[in-house]
Amino acid sequence: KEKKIPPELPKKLPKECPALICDPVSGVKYRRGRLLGKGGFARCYEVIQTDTKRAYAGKVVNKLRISKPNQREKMQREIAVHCQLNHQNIVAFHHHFDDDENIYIILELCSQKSLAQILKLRRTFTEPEVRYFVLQIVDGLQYLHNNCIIHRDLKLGNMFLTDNMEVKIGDFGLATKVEFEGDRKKTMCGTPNYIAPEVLDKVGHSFEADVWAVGCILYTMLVGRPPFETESLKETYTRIKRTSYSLPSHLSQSAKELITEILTSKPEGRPSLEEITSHKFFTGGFVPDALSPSACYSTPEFGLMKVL
Ligand SMILES: CC[C@@H]1C(=O)N(C)c2cnc(-c3ccc[nH]3)nc2N1C1CCCC1
Repeated sequence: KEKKIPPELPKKLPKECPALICDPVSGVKYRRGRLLGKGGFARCYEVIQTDTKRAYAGKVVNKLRISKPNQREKMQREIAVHCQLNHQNIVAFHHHFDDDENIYIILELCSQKSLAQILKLRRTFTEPEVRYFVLQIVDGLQYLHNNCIIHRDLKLGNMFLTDNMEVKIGDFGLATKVEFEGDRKKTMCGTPNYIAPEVLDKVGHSFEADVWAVGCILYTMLVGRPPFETESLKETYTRIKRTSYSLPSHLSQSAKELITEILTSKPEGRPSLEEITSHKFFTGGFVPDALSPSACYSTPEFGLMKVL
């Protein structure tokens, strides 16, 4: 029996998906708009549903790019987890389908992009803005944890912002479902940005790994850089295991306290999400109930709003 020769990978993968994307099953059509960027194996576009005229963010993955079984399983897991979610601080999952060439995931369009891009423009956020953003992130995360889902890759680049500055947690590529009480995950394929000590030590991790990431997000928003960033990944991992990071003196006392409580190496020593939102950092300071899109570019003057 002659050896099956794998199909020759075409020298060049077709760059673009069709200008008109059709779901062969439902018949729903989307017009491909501007390229939003690349995310993992996906090329992402703004897409317009032809019948409703509604705009979405479409992730298009060429099937030849995820030829290995574990890549395909990862994609399937991302879809399986994300498609069941429904919360105002979780990116809405609109539709998914595939044709001969591609897999298509149609998601909520977040036209202010992500908190990572905004922080780059702003360098740091004010404490009221951090309270405003982090309370929404914790709301969305509480929903995930209540549904036994660990996100495992919480970072500013996965915190998407709609045009009215609402935060939506996205990218469930590393997410996993906790199957039973005490289920501790031992492995993870992919390296999260804000990786917790217990994940590095492979001693089993669970929801507390997401809480660690919230602490890193809080620090990064206030300080303007991640707590354990160094020039080498190895050095960064050493610092994470030792929880060695600096707390700039300009931070408020309550901010320093909360960061210190969260960035503790023992998972069981970290506060719950409930304890985080009832910490003095949140209860003892002004929380705007809305934020102007101008905050994407310049520091807001809350003083006036408080008076108004
Ligand atoms: C579609 C992938 C990803 C994403 O998951 N969402 C929800 C998203 C929403 N709006 C946007 C968006 C609207 C306007 C600019 N970007 N982008 C999103 N992204 C970006 C695209 C490129 C890398 C990650």
